[in-house]
Amino acid sequence: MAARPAAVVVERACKHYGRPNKSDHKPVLVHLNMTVERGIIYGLLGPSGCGKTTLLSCIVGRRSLDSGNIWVLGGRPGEKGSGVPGPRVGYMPQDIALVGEFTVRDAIYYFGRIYGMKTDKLKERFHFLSTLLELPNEGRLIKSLSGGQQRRVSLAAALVHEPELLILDEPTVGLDPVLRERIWEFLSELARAGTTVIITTHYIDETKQAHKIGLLRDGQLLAEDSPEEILRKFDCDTLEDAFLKLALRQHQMPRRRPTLTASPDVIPESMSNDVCYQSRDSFNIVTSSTDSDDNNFSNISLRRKLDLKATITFQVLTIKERPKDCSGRSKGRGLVFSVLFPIIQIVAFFSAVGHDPRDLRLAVVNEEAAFSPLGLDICKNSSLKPIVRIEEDDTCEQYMLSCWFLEEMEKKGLYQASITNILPYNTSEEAKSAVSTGKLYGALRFHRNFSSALAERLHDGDVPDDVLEENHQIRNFIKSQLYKTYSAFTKRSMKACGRVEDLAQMPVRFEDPIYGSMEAQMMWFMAPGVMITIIFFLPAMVTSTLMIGDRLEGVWERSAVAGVKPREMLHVHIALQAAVILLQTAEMMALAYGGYALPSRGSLAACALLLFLQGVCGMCYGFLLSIYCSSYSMSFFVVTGSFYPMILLCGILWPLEGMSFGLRIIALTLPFTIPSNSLRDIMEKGASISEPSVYHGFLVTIAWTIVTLSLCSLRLKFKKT
Ligand SMILES: Nc1ncnc2c1ncn2[C@@H]1O[C@H](COP(=O)(O)OP(=O)(O)OP(=O)(O)O)[C@@H](O)[C@H]1O
Repeated sequence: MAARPAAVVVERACKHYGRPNKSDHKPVLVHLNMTVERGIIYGLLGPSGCGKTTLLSCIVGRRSLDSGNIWVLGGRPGEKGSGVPGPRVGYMPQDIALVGEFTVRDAIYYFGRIYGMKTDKLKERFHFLSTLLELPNEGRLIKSLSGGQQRRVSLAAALVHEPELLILDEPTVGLDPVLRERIWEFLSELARAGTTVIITTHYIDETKQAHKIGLLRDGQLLAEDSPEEILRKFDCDTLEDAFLKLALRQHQMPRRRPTLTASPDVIPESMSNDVCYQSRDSFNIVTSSTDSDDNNFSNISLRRKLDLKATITFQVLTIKERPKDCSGRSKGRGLVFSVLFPIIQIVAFFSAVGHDPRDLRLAVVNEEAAFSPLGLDICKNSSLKPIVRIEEDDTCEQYMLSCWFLEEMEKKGLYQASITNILPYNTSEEAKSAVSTGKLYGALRFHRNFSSALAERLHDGDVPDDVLEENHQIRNFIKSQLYKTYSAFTKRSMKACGRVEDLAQMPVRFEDPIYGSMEAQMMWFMAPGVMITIIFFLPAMVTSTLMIGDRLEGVWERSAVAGVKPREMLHVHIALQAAVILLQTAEMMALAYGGYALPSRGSLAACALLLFLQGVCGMCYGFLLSIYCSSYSMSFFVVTGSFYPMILLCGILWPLEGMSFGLRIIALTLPFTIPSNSLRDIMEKGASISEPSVYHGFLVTIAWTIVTLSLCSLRLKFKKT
């Protein structure tokens, strides 16, 4: 082969996966040397797991070597101005790495647009590649195609912009022989026109058409030459036999040094096969032959501007369509989810929380009435007068006060709304047994001497004793209702007796509250915290799942090789998610303040701003999870695992004052504990943003946003790809 300038040079490349000194630490590339001349097809062969994909991802700049050097088109991948990753390379990864919700046309246009191609040119290339690769109908969704069809679309996406260097990781898997042949012919044509092609394949035979092949095994290049030369040197009829011979030789002589020729020479003893020596700066690779040409390539517009349209289309689609269901169908359910979930959650909260219990059933054991001449019916007697005042000696005769007590219950609405059934029982044992079997919520017992005892104690007795039931909230509720009833009842009986009404009342008076209302409901107390947790966790969940999905499907990776910077993707994602959060904030505000008349004495704009910022903070938390979690399940566990402690500690279920000092400090550092209080202060006290209790909430939200974003940047910066 006539000497040609090199398109790719790999020198003593070493790469390990896993952490040093740990059991998962293993070498994948070991002192690997490789030279790919320009305008040739280079077939990279090797068994599964030998390191082909790793080598290719280092060549396209998505992974870095532990030691050694790589030059691609005269520059180092990833270096500014090298064009790699970027438009100079066309990369077809082993995974399909296309957005399943894109049509065939969208998928190819997406990459064309990233490369900054004009629509006319894109159209022309699309039709050309459709015919060449027998692409399915342009309107079909990627996710509905067969594996082989998806592979062809993926190949078309790598070819669309006519790159200088094509890197194809198993492009012909699953394709029929005729099509495979046609693809090889096309690649040969490209090579004749000056394109360099590196291709991996499991079909060793088809690499006969390559100009040069590299046989890779256990991270070492065993041989690198033209197919004919390899057959001749190893005296074999097929490449498979040659490969077998080489593999055996490597097995017998483990300390052989990978070579640039088909005749391996012996590696020095000092260079162990599994310990890569550092050589990062020790090479002055012969790039002179490539340099002259590189100047031409550097003139190619490497100043590619982010094609916002392509990236926005991609992001809109993923936000709109994901998550998919098991069958892969989605029909915009991602957006429906984002829009409907806040509504469902707010409606669920306001409909379910804070209302008085209803339909409670109570047993009444009225021994006082039972022993009267009329029995239990005495309370229904309209002529019954429980208190008769005797003017002469200014005393009162009291009789059947239990009937009045029950009447007061009715008046208070307790009987009507909350306690729909007061069931008479003859004995307290029967009543207790009904309560303990769960038929009733409680039992009221009036002693036989209820009226006289009450009179003796100046209407200050244990009026309803033996209130039994199981549920703490309901017990408290019934208790408070009975206290209210008792208060009304004593007032009535004191009045009937000509006494001062308040005489039997508790000597403590609750004035109107300084802020809020006397009837402040549990719902109003909880609402700020609930709204904040909804707006925080929704974007956290959506962002983490979308990001992890894109990453696992390889679309980001492929877009990155095409030159889209993760930062650019992030910016577009942030902008679109922010729009969704804005919509969710508006929905929640309209429902809570409009629909459910949640009171707010302060500025609604401040409430909305705090909610919006919390949503943004939740989105950043989602980023953090997507970066640190390697799978959906892990991010799901972290989201739900952090959700409950945050909810429990943030003071919406139980006041912080009830927690120990240490726990309270922890609670205060959480992202929505202080902001929940701020929102409540705006609502209840009408506090303005200039007051510490309010702006502290804003500061905590902003601080959390900055911290999570910084952690994301740090991880992205130092993550070894
Ligand atoms: N991210 C990773 N972390 C740890 N090990 C990895 C990682 N990626 C690949 N490996 C391991 O490195 C080795 C080489 O993997 P690589 O994907 O490069 O092989 P390959 O030759 O492309 O295989 P195939 O032909 O099956 O695609 C394999 O043993 C693989 O399990």
